[in-house]
Amino acid sequence: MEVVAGASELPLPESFLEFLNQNGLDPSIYAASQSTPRYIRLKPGCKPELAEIETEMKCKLEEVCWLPDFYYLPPDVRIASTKAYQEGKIYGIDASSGAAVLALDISPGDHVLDLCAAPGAKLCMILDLLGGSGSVTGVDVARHRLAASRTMLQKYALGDQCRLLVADGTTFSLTPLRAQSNSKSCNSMVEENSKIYNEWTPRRPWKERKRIAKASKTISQIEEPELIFYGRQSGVVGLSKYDVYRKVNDHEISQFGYDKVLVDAECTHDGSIKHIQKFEQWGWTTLPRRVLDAERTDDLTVLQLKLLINGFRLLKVGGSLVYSTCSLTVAQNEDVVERFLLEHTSAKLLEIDAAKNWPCRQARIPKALRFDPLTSSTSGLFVAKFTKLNA
Ligand SMILES: C[S@@+](CC[C@H](N)C(=O)[O-])C[C@H]1O[C@@H](n2cnc3c(N)ncnc32)[C@H](O)[C@@H]1O
Repeated sequence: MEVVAGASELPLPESFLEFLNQNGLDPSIYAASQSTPRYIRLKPGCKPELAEIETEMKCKLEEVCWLPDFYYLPPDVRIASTKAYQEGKIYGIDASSGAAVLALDISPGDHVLDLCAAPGAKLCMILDLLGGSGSVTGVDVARHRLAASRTMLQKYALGDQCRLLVADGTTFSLTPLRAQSNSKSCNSMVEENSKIYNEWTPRRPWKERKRIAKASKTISQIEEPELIFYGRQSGVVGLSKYDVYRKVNDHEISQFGYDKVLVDAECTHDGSIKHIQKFEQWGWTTLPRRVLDAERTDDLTVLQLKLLINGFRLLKVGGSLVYSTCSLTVAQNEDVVERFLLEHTSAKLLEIDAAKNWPCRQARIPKALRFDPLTSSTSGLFVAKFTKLNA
Protein backbone atom coordinates (compact mmCIF):
# COMPACT_ATOMS: atom_id res chain seq x y z
CA MET A 1 0.00 0.00 0.00
CA GLU A 2 1.36 3.39 -0.95
CA VAL A 3 1.95 5.83 1.87
CA VAL A 4 2.51 9.46 0.88
CA ALA A 5 4.09 12.34 2.82
CA GLY A 6 1.63 15.07 1.92
CA ALA A 7 1.06 18.66 2.87
CA SER A 8 0.32 17.42 6.37
CA GLU A 9 3.95 16.35 6.91
CA LEU A 10 2.51 13.04 8.06
CA PRO A 11 2.82 9.99 5.84
CA LEU A 12 -0.92 9.68 5.29
CA PRO A 13 -2.00 6.62 3.28
CA GLU A 14 -3.14 7.30 -0.27
CA SER A 15 -6.65 6.05 0.46
CA PHE A 16 -7.00 8.45 3.41
CA LEU A 17 -5.82 11.37 1.24
CA GLU A 18 -8.41 10.30 -1.32
CA PHE A 19 -11.09 10.24 1.40
CA LEU A 20 -10.06 13.76 2.49
CA ASN A 21 -10.08 14.95 -1.09
CA GLN A 22 -13.55 13.49 -1.76
CA ASN A 23 -14.85 15.28 1.32
CA GLY A 24 -13.13 18.59 0.52
CA LEU A 25 -10.86 18.38 3.57
CA ASP A 26 -7.36 19.86 3.61
CA PRO A 27 -4.70 17.33 4.77
CA SER A 28 -2.68 20.19 6.28
CA ILE A 29 -4.99 20.07 9.33
CA TYR A 30 -2.97 17.07 10.50
CA ALA A 31 0.11 19.26 10.67
CA ALA A 32 -1.65 20.95 13.59
CA SER A 33 -1.26 17.78 15.61
CA GLN A 34 1.76 19.14 17.46
CA SER A 35 0.23 22.56 18.11
CA THR A 36 -3.25 21.41 19.21
CA PRO A 37 -3.19 21.57 23.01
CA ARG A 38 -4.20 18.73 25.26
CA TYR A 39 -6.77 19.31 27.95
CA ILE A 40 -7.72 17.92 31.32
CA ARG A 41 -10.87 18.36 33.33
CA LEU A 42 -10.64 18.82 37.06
CA LYS A 43 -13.32 16.95 38.99
CA PRO A 44 -15.68 19.47 40.59
CA GLY A 45 -14.76 20.07 44.20
CA CYS A 46 -11.05 19.50 43.56
CA LYS A 47 -10.22 23.14 42.76
CA PRO A 48 -8.80 23.79 46.25
CA GLU A 49 -6.24 21.07 45.47
CA LEU A 50 -5.13 22.69 42.21
CA ALA A 51 -1.86 24.09 43.64
CA GLU A 52 -0.97 20.66 45.04
CA ILE A 53 -1.79 19.01 41.68
CA GLU A 54 0.38 21.59 39.87
CA THR A 55 3.28 20.90 42.23
CA GLU A 56 2.97 17.17 41.61
CA MET A 57 2.79 17.66 37.84
CA LYS A 58 5.62 20.22 37.98
CA CYS A 59 3.72 22.65 35.75
CA LYS A 60 1.27 25.50 35.87
CA LEU A 61 -2.20 24.58 34.65
CA GLU A 62 -3.80 27.37 32.65
CA GLU A 63 -7.59 27.53 32.84
CA VAL A 64 -9.60 27.33 29.58
CA CYS A 65 -11.52 30.60 29.79
CA TRP A 66 -14.53 29.39 27.78
CA LEU A 67 -15.03 26.01 29.48
CA PRO A 68 -15.45 25.61 33.25
CA ASP A 69 -13.13 23.13 35.03
CA PHE A 70 -10.97 22.60 31.91
CA TYR A 71 -7.22 23.27 31.85
CA TYR A 72 -4.57 23.24 29.14
CA LEU A 73 -2.06 20.47 29.66
CA PRO A 74 1.52 21.31 28.62
CA PRO A 75 2.60 18.96 25.78
CA ASP A 76 5.42 17.27 27.70
CA VAL A 77 3.36 16.42 30.82
CA ARG A 78 2.17 12.83 31.23
CA ILE A 79 -0.75 12.46 33.63
CA ALA A 80 -1.08 8.66 33.87
CA SER A 81 1.54 8.28 36.60
CA THR A 82 0.33 11.20 38.72
CA LYS A 83 -1.48 10.73 42.02
CA ALA A 84 -4.17 13.21 40.93
CA TYR A 85 -4.99 11.03 37.92
CA GLN A 86 -4.80 7.76 39.80
CA GLU A 87 -7.11 9.17 42.48
CA GLY A 88 -9.56 10.29 39.80
CA LYS A 89 -9.20 14.04 40.39
CA ILE A 90 -8.29 14.81 36.79
CA TYR A 91 -9.07 13.15 33.49
CA GLY A 92 -8.01 13.77 29.93
CA ILE A 93 -10.82 14.99 27.67
CA ASP A 94 -10.67 17.30 24.68
CA ALA A 95 -12.27 20.71 25.16
CA SER A 96 -14.56 20.16 22.14
CA SER A 97 -15.93 17.00 23.82
CA GLY A 98 -16.55 19.06 26.94
CA ALA A 99 -18.43 21.57 24.79
CA ALA A 100 -20.69 18.82 23.36
CA VAL A 101 -21.64 17.82 26.90
CA LEU A 102 -22.16 21.43 27.97
CA ALA A 103 -24.48 21.89 24.97
CA LEU A 104 -26.84 19.42 26.64
CA ASP A 105 -27.43 22.00 29.36
CA ILE A 106 -27.68 19.39 32.10
CA SER A 107 -29.82 20.38 35.09
CA PRO A 108 -29.91 18.66 38.48
CA GLY A 109 -32.35 15.74 38.44
CA ASP A 110 -32.17 15.18 34.67
CA HIS A 111 -32.49 11.65 33.32
CA VAL A 112 -29.85 11.43 30.61
CA LEU A 113 -29.27 8.90 27.84
CA ASP A 114 -25.76 8.57 26.36
CA LEU A 115 -26.43 6.38 23.33
CA CYS A 116 -22.82 5.81 22.17
CA ALA A 117 -21.18 6.03 25.56
CA ALA A 118 -17.84 4.21 25.37
CA PRO A 119 -15.08 4.74 26.30
CA GLY A 120 -16.85 7.20 28.54
CA ALA A 121 -15.18 10.60 28.89
CA LYS A 122 -18.44 12.41 28.14
CA LEU A 123 -20.37 9.97 30.32
CA CYS A 124 -18.13 10.92 33.28
CA MET A 125 -18.62 14.61 32.64
CA ILE A 126 -22.41 14.20 32.44
CA LEU A 127 -22.39 12.41 35.80
CA ASP A 128 -20.14 15.10 37.26
CA LEU A 129 -22.56 17.79 36.12
CA LEU A 130 -25.55 15.93 37.59
CA GLY A 131 -23.74 15.97 40.92
CA GLY A 132 -25.46 12.98 42.48
CA SER A 133 -28.99 13.62 41.19
CA GLY A 134 -31.05 12.21 38.30
CA SER A 135 -29.73 9.26 36.34
CA VAL A 136 -27.58 8.38 33.37
CA THR A 137 -28.13 5.44 31.05
CA GLY A 138 -24.98 4.63 29.08
CA VAL A 139 -25.40 2.42 26.01
CA ASP A 140 -22.80 1.06 23.63
CA VAL A 141 -22.76 -1.83 21.20
CA ALA A 142 -19.14 -2.76 22.03
CA ARG A 143 -19.06 -4.75 25.27
CA HIS A 144 -15.31 -4.42 25.88
CA ARG A 145 -15.43 -0.66 25.36
CA LEU A 146 -18.40 -0.29 27.70
CA ALA A 147 -16.61 -2.44 30.28
CA ALA A 148 -13.77 0.13 30.10
CA SER A 149 -16.35 2.85 30.83
CA ARG A 150 -17.46 0.87 33.88
CA THR A 151 -13.85 0.81 35.13
CA MET A 152 -13.64 4.56 34.55
CA LEU A 153 -16.86 5.23 36.49
CA GLN A 154 -15.56 3.20 39.40
CA LYS A 155 -12.19 4.95 39.32
CA TYR A 156 -13.81 8.39 39.43
CA ALA A 157 -16.47 7.26 41.93
CA LEU A 158 -19.15 8.47 39.54
CA GLY A 159 -21.21 5.31 39.08
CA ASP A 160 -23.93 5.79 41.68
CA GLN A 161 -26.57 7.27 39.35
CA CYS A 162 -25.53 5.28 36.30
CA ARG A 163 -26.51 2.06 34.53
CA LEU A 164 -24.59 0.67 31.57
CA LEU A 165 -26.18 -1.50 28.90
CA VAL A 166 -24.59 -3.29 25.98
CA ALA A 167 -27.13 -2.74 23.24
CA ASP A 168 -27.63 -1.55 19.71
CA GLY A 169 -28.39 2.16 20.00
CA THR A 170 -30.49 2.05 16.84
CA THR A 171 -33.09 -0.16 18.52
CA PHE A 172 -32.51 0.44 22.25
CA SER A 173 -35.89 0.99 23.85
CA LEU A 174 -35.58 1.32 27.61
CA THR A 175 -36.77 4.56 29.12
CA PRO A 176 -35.49 6.03 32.39
CA LEU A 177 -36.67 4.00 35.34
CA ARG A 178 -38.99 6.73 36.52
CA ALA A 179 -41.30 5.64 33.66
CA GLN A 180 -41.89 2.34 35.37
CA SER A 181 -42.88 3.77 38.72
CA ASN A 182 -46.54 2.93 38.15
CA SER A 183 -46.06 -0.59 36.97
CA LYS A 184 -44.46 -3.08 39.30
CA SER A 185 -44.19 -6.65 38.12
CA CYS A 186 -47.18 -8.85 38.73
CA ASN A 187 -47.18 -12.26 40.38
CA SER A 188 -47.78 -14.09 37.15
CA MET A 189 -44.29 -13.21 35.86
CA VAL A 190 -41.96 -16.14 35.51
CA GLU A 191 -39.34 -16.47 38.22
CA GLU A 192 -36.51 -15.01 36.07
CA ASN A 193 -38.45 -11.84 35.35
CA SER A 194 -39.48 -11.29 38.96
CA LYS A 195 -35.90 -11.53 40.22
CA ILE A 196 -35.16 -8.41 42.26
CA TYR A 197 -31.90 -6.59 41.58
CA ASN A 198 -29.68 -6.31 44.64
CA GLU A 199 -26.80 -3.91 44.87
CA TRP A 200 -24.34 -4.49 42.00
CA THR A 201 -21.10 -6.26 42.89
CA PRO A 202 -18.17 -6.75 40.54
CA ARG A 203 -17.86 -10.44 41.37
CA ARG A 204 -21.01 -12.50 41.55
CA PRO A 205 -21.43 -15.92 43.19
CA TRP A 206 -20.88 -18.85 40.82
CA LYS A 207 -24.52 -19.93 40.94
CA GLU A 208 -25.72 -16.48 39.97
CA ARG A 209 -23.13 -16.14 37.17
CA LYS A 210 -24.40 -19.42 35.73
CA ARG A 211 -27.97 -18.19 35.93
CA ILE A 212 -27.03 -14.85 34.29
CA ALA A 213 -25.11 -16.64 31.53
CA LYS A 214 -28.18 -18.75 30.86
CA ALA A 215 -30.42 -15.71 30.99
CA SER A 216 -28.15 -13.60 28.76
CA LYS A 217 -28.35 -16.32 26.13
CA THR A 218 -32.08 -15.81 26.17
CA ILE A 219 -31.57 -12.03 26.23
CA SER A 220 -29.39 -12.02 23.10
CA GLN A 221 -31.86 -14.27 21.33
CA ILE A 222 -34.63 -11.78 21.92
CA GLU A 223 -32.14 -8.93 21.44
CA GLU A 224 -32.54 -7.47 24.89
CA PRO A 225 -29.86 -5.13 26.19
CA GLU A 226 -27.33 -6.57 28.62
CA LEU A 227 -27.02 -4.69 31.88
CA ILE A 228 -23.32 -4.75 32.78
CA PHE A 229 -23.36 -2.22 35.60
CA TYR A 230 -25.81 -0.29 37.76
CA GLY A 231 -25.13 2.10 40.62
CA ARG A 232 -26.91 2.25 43.95
CA GLN A 233 -28.95 5.29 42.92
CA SER A 234 -29.49 4.29 39.28
CA GLY A 235 -33.05 3.18 39.97
CA VAL A 236 -32.26 -0.48 39.27
CA VAL A 237 -31.71 -1.73 42.83
CA GLY A 238 -34.93 -3.12 44.28
CA LEU A 239 -36.68 -3.45 40.90
CA SER A 240 -37.55 -6.68 39.21
CA LYS A 241 -36.11 -7.65 35.86
CA TYR A 242 -39.55 -7.16 34.40
CA ASP A 243 -39.60 -3.54 35.60
CA VAL A 244 -36.09 -2.80 34.38
CA TYR A 245 -36.70 -4.27 30.92
CA ARG A 246 -40.29 -3.19 30.46
CA LYS A 247 -40.92 -1.50 27.12
CA VAL A 248 -43.16 1.54 26.99
CA ASN A 249 -45.19 2.91 24.13
CA ASP A 250 -44.47 6.16 22.25
CA HIS A 251 -47.10 8.07 24.20
CA GLU A 252 -45.39 7.17 27.48
CA ILE A 253 -42.00 8.07 25.99
CA SER A 254 -43.24 11.55 25.13
CA GLN A 255 -43.98 12.08 28.83
CA PHE A 256 -41.47 9.87 30.59
CA GLY A 257 -38.63 9.67 28.09
CA TYR A 258 -35.17 11.09 28.74
CA ASP A 259 -34.73 14.79 29.56
CA LYS A 260 -31.44 14.88 27.69
CA VAL A 261 -29.99 12.57 25.03
CA LEU A 262 -26.43 12.57 23.72
CA VAL A 263 -25.86 10.86 20.38
CA ASP A 264 -22.07 11.05 20.06
CA ALA A 265 -22.21 8.87 16.99
CA GLU A 266 -19.71 6.39 15.64
CA CYS A 267 -17.78 8.15 12.85
CA THR A 268 -14.54 8.12 10.84
CA HIS A 269 -12.75 10.15 13.59
CA ASP A 270 -10.98 12.19 10.92
CA GLY A 271 -11.44 15.38 12.96
CA SER A 272 -9.61 13.92 15.91
CA ILE A 273 -6.08 15.00 15.04
CA LYS A 274 -4.67 13.14 18.04
CA HIS A 275 -6.48 9.95 16.94
CA ILE A 276 -5.05 10.15 13.42
CA GLN A 277 -1.62 11.00 14.86
CA LYS A 278 -1.71 7.75 16.87
CA PHE A 279 -1.25 5.84 13.61
CA GLU A 280 2.38 6.96 13.83
CA GLN A 281 2.68 4.23 16.51
CA TRP A 282 -0.06 1.88 15.28
CA GLY A 283 1.34 1.88 11.72
CA TRP A 284 -0.04 4.05 8.91
CA THR A 285 -0.89 1.02 6.84
CA THR A 286 -3.54 0.03 9.41
CA LEU A 287 -5.39 3.37 9.03
CA PRO A 288 -7.50 2.42 6.00
CA ARG A 289 -8.66 -0.74 7.76
CA ARG A 290 -9.37 0.98 11.06
CA VAL A 291 -10.79 4.26 9.76
CA LEU A 292 -12.02 3.70 6.25
CA ASP A 293 -13.09 0.09 6.13
CA ALA A 294 -15.42 0.09 3.13
CA GLU A 295 -18.16 -1.95 4.72
CA ARG A 296 -18.14 0.37 7.72
CA THR A 297 -18.01 3.72 5.91
CA ASP A 298 -20.67 2.75 3.36
CA ASP A 299 -23.06 2.06 6.19
CA LEU A 300 -21.81 4.74 8.52
CA THR A 301 -24.13 7.58 7.55
CA VAL A 302 -27.06 5.15 7.66
CA LEU A 303 -25.99 4.09 11.17
CA GLN A 304 -25.60 7.73 12.25
CA LEU A 305 -29.08 8.60 11.01
CA LYS A 306 -30.58 5.55 12.72
CA LEU A 307 -28.84 6.43 16.01
CA LEU A 308 -30.12 10.00 15.78
CA ILE A 309 -33.67 8.83 14.99
CA ASN A 310 -33.74 6.37 17.87
CA GLY A 311 -32.15 8.81 20.33
CA PHE A 312 -34.82 11.33 19.38
CA ARG A 313 -37.57 8.73 19.78
CA LEU A 314 -36.46 8.20 23.39
CA LEU A 315 -36.43 11.94 24.18
CA LYS A 316 -39.39 13.36 26.06
CA VAL A 317 -41.32 16.29 24.64
CA GLY A 318 -39.48 19.50 25.58
CA GLY A 319 -36.21 17.65 26.21
CA SER A 320 -32.97 18.26 24.32
CA LEU A 321 -30.77 16.05 22.20
CA VAL A 322 -27.22 16.74 21.08
CA TYR A 323 -25.86 15.02 17.97
CA SER A 324 -22.08 15.14 17.66
CA THR A 325 -19.33 13.47 15.68
CA CYS A 326 -15.57 14.00 15.52
CA SER A 327 -15.65 13.76 11.74
CA LEU A 328 -15.15 16.90 9.66
CA THR A 329 -17.11 15.61 6.68
CA VAL A 330 -20.43 17.13 5.63
CA ALA A 331 -21.79 13.66 4.84
CA GLN A 332 -21.60 12.52 8.48
CA ASN A 333 -22.86 15.78 9.94
CA GLU A 334 -24.96 18.34 8.07
CA ASP A 335 -26.30 15.74 5.60
CA VAL A 336 -27.40 13.41 8.43
CA VAL A 337 -29.06 16.28 10.29
CA GLU A 338 -30.84 17.51 7.16
CA ARG A 339 -32.17 14.05 6.35
CA PHE A 340 -33.33 13.66 9.94
CA LEU A 341 -35.13 17.02 9.96
CA LEU A 342 -36.90 16.21 6.70
CA GLU A 343 -38.42 13.09 8.25
CA HIS A 344 -39.11 14.44 11.75
CA THR A 345 -41.34 17.47 11.87
CA SER A 346 -41.44 17.38 15.68
CA ALA A 347 -37.67 18.02 15.76
CA LYS A 348 -36.47 21.61 16.01
CA LEU A 349 -32.87 22.77 15.84
CA LEU A 350 -31.90 24.87 18.84
CA GLU A 351 -29.34 27.58 19.36
CA ILE A 352 -26.62 26.38 21.75
CA ASP A 353 -26.78 29.01 24.47
CA ALA A 354 -23.57 27.93 26.17
CA ALA A 355 -21.63 28.53 22.92
CA LYS A 356 -21.40 32.34 23.05
CA ASN A 357 -17.64 32.34 23.79
CA TRP A 358 -16.70 29.08 22.16
CA PRO A 359 -13.93 29.20 19.56
CA CYS A 360 -16.09 27.46 16.96
CA ARG A 361 -17.82 28.46 13.76
CA GLN A 362 -21.29 28.00 12.37
CA ALA A 363 -21.77 24.78 10.42
CA ARG A 364 -23.39 24.69 6.97
CA ILE A 365 -26.79 24.60 8.64
CA PRO A 366 -27.95 27.33 11.01
CA LYS A 367 -27.47 26.81 14.75
CA ALA A 368 -25.18 23.78 14.32
CA LEU A 369 -21.52 24.37 15.19
CA ARG A 370 -18.13 23.10 14.15
CA PHE A 371 -14.91 23.02 16.08
CA ASP A 372 -12.08 23.17 13.59
CA PRO A 373 -8.59 22.03 14.63
CA LEU A 374 -6.97 24.91 12.69
CA THR A 375 -8.95 27.69 14.34
CA SER A 376 -10.35 26.39 17.61
CA SER A 377 -7.20 24.77 19.08
CA THR A 378 -9.26 21.70 19.82
CA SER A 379 -10.01 18.47 18.11
CA GLY A 380 -12.57 18.70 15.31
CA LEU A 381 -16.19 18.28 16.35
CA PHE A 382 -19.64 18.87 14.89
CA VAL A 383 -22.46 19.68 17.34
CA ALA A 384 -26.17 20.11 16.66
CA LYS A 385 -28.85 20.48 19.30
CA PHE A 386 -32.54 19.64 18.94
CA THR A 387 -35.66 19.79 21.00
CA LYS A 388 -38.82 17.71 20.61
CA LEU A 389 -42.06 19.55 19.98
CA ASN A 390 -45.49 18.15 20.74
CA ALA A 391 -46.34 16.07 17.68
C1 LIG B 1 -17.29 8.37 19.04
S1 LIG B 1 -17.40 6.95 20.01
C2 LIG B 1 -18.21 7.54 21.45
C3 LIG B 1 -17.29 8.26 22.40
C4 LIG B 1 -17.89 8.49 23.76
N1 LIG B 1 -19.13 9.25 23.68
C5 LIG B 1 -16.94 9.18 24.70
O1 LIG B 1 -17.07 10.37 24.96
O2 LIG B 1 -16.02 8.52 25.19
C6 LIG B 1 -18.67 6.04 19.23
C7 LIG B 1 -19.12 4.81 19.96
O3 LIG B 1 -20.27 4.31 19.29
C8 LIG B 1 -20.32 2.93 19.49
N2 LIG B 1 -21.28 2.35 18.54
C9 LIG B 1 -21.12 1.98 17.25
N3 LIG B 1 -22.26 1.48 16.75
C10 LIG B 1 -23.19 1.55 17.74
C11 LIG B 1 -24.54 1.16 17.84
N4 LIG B 1 -25.21 0.63 16.81
N5 LIG B 1 -25.16 1.34 19.03
C12 LIG B 1 -24.51 1.88 20.10
N6 LIG B 1 -23.22 2.24 20.05
C13 LIG B 1 -22.56 2.09 18.89
C14 LIG B 1 -18.89 2.49 19.32
O4 LIG B 1 -18.68 1.23 19.92
C15 LIG B 1 -18.15 3.64 19.99
O5 LIG B 1 -17.83 3.30 21.31
